[in-house]
Amino acid sequence: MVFLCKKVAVVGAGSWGSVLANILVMNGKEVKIWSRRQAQVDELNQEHTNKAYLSNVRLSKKLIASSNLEEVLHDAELVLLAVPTKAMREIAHRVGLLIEAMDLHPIIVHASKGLELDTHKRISEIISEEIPQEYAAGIVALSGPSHAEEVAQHDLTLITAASSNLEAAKSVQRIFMNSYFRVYTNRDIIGVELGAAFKNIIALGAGALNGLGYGDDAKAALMTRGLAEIARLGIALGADPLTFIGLSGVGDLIVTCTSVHSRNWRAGNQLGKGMKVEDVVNNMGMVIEGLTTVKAAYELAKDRKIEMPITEAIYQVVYQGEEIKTAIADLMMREGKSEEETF
Ligand SMILES: NC(=O)c1ccc[n+]([C@@H]2O[C@H](COP(=O)([O-])OP(=O)(O)OC[C@H]3O[C@@H](n4cnc5c(N)ncnc54)[C@H](O)[C@@H]3O)[C@@H](O)[C@H]2O)c1
Ligand SMILES: O=P(O)(O)OC[C@H](O)CO
Repeated sequence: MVFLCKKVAVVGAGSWGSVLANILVMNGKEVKIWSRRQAQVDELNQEHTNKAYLSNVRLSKKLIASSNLEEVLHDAELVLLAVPTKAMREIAHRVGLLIEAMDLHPIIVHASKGLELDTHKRISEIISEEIPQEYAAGIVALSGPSHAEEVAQHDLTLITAASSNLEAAKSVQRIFMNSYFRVYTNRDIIGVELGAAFKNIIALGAGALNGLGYGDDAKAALMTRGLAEIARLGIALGADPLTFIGLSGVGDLIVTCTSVHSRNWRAGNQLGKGMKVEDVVNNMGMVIEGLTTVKAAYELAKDRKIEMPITEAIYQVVYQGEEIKTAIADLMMREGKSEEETF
């Protein structure tokens, strides 16, 4: 049975949370959005903009913002979590306590892309540990090639609603779909979340190649071998190999490695031009998920004895201060391999 909902709570008012909230308003939902910062709430309610995250975008007047999480969650039938991975556990915990106290029974959806640093857990695993257990199996991950800047302009976007609970995924598909935002379902939430998290690492590399002046051959090679190693670790962690040729796999890898909108690509580009990691982070003012996910992926790969040379090289650059040119030279001069032994 497909669930129809009217009231939506969006938790996280960065670029992605704001644009997804706006889609749902356009789709006829009553949407409230939570931000921890009152100045941002006031801007959203009075100016209908969110300039720090989305320049030149006007959001719907019907989108209501609040810094009171309880008020935002009131009567919510769908809760969308769209905060950076590092904030997810704390936010999910607060949401979990409130939905239990308020006796709510919403579909829980998240739109974030990363792995938790210390535990290496996926986003839906983090959330399921922090909310009442009756919701855990129905968590939906919304993921795929999608930049807030383009979706805000109603550019055509196709993404995936992934959940081990197919009915929950179908409900999310129906709630979000419109003429410019097409949603597929997928039961392989493991593969979808891992593809989403790992592509950010490869995008850092693609940006770095650009910053150093390398061309299209290098970019294509990085994306191809990057996909191979992403899939290798993903399969070891329980993903369906076919998921990596879907929207959340190669689709998101392509857009993040080629779009000037990508924060991960832009961060890599700045690193390639010689900027220091701390300066890149300070300059961006928005989340660069790949910088933390690369550490989690590197540690997972070591633990599982999975070969991930590109991830390892980017880890060495970001966390060990290795020169990017040295890392590239080392990658190029690894012993010769057979492409047939990728998996
Ligand atoms: N921007 C996109 O186009 C896009 C597209 C798809 C997925 N995503 C994913 O969505 C997630 C959110 O990204 P974004 O682009 O909206 O980020 P952003 O940097 O634009 O905004 C992050 C928001 O989270 C808030 N925040 C940060 N730390 C917080 C904390 N500790 N507690 C509460 N709130 C906190 C910030 O104030 C801000 O409102 C990321 O995982 C990202 O990979 C982004
Ligand atoms: O701007 P990025 O690099 O965080 O990427 C945003 C989305 O994940 C692209 O699909």
